Amino acid sequence: MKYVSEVKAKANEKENTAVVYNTDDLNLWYGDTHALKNINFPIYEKKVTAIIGPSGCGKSTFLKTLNRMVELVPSVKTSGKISYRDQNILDRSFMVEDLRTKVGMVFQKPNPFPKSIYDNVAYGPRIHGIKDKKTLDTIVESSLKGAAIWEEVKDRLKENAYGLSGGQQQRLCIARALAIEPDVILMDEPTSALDPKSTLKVEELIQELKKDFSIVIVTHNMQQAARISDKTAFMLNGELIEYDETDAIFQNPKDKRTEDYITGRFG
Ligand SMILES: Nc1ncnc2c1ncn2[C@@H]1O[C@H](COP(=O)(O)OP(=O)(O)OP(=O)(O)O)[C@@H](O)[C@H]1O
Repeated sequence: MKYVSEVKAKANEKENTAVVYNTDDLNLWYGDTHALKNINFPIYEKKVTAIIGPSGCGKSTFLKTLNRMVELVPSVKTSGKISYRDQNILDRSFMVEDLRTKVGMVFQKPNPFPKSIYDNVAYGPRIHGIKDKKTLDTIVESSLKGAAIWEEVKDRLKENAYGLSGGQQQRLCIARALAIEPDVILMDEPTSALDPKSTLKVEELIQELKKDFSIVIVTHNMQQAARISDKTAFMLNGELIEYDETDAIFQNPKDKRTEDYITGRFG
């Protein structure tokens, strides 16, 4: 028996080291501003990866390159590679639509659509061609359950999402991201506009979600990164200074600049 459990543990270990994204000498410029400089690090499957660093260091830019949203800025130029599941997403021939069904995004400020709670969650599946009412009902219920908000909204699904509290709106936005059954969820400071109670709920939710999804989270809150992430990347002035297990970054940083940042000496 012991042997079996050891083999299983090894298999899990192997599974958990699958790489979803890999960046290879990634550079990005906004006009003359060199915002990302030779970034190299992997994003692992079913782990929470936190991106930390002072304001303007390139955290959001990095996150937005992972779903190619950054291209919406006309002056952007990139070099290097970002592999998503072994396909270079910066390659001209790569269809960005392929990423839209695989990568969900949650923003700093909850941004529900001015529609009912139900229609917010059903929006993505409808765009992807699902019309059957029963199928949509099932997706809406399971997504709201997945985002730990079902009990609070199940009797008011037809009400406008703007009637929800900020914390509820953010969980609704997470449900909206889950409804497309993504592979990865990108979160850009998802709790910075929330009160401590709602923050805690979203943090607990992230811990649940990582059983099924790979999560990348940008956060200014170092305690949050330490609490909820498995891996941490510390950026400064567009460079990746250190990337490691979260415990190693916070307890035994190798670079003096990481130590100075996490101990609050700057930033
Ligand atoms: N649309 C843009 N056009 C030009 N420069 C930009 C644009 N967006 C970001 N930058 C610049 O790129 C650099 C990185 O910005 P980014 O927003 O990625 O940093 P950040 O670490 O996410 O900051 P914050 O924590 O304040 O959100 C900064 O110098 C910023 O001024």
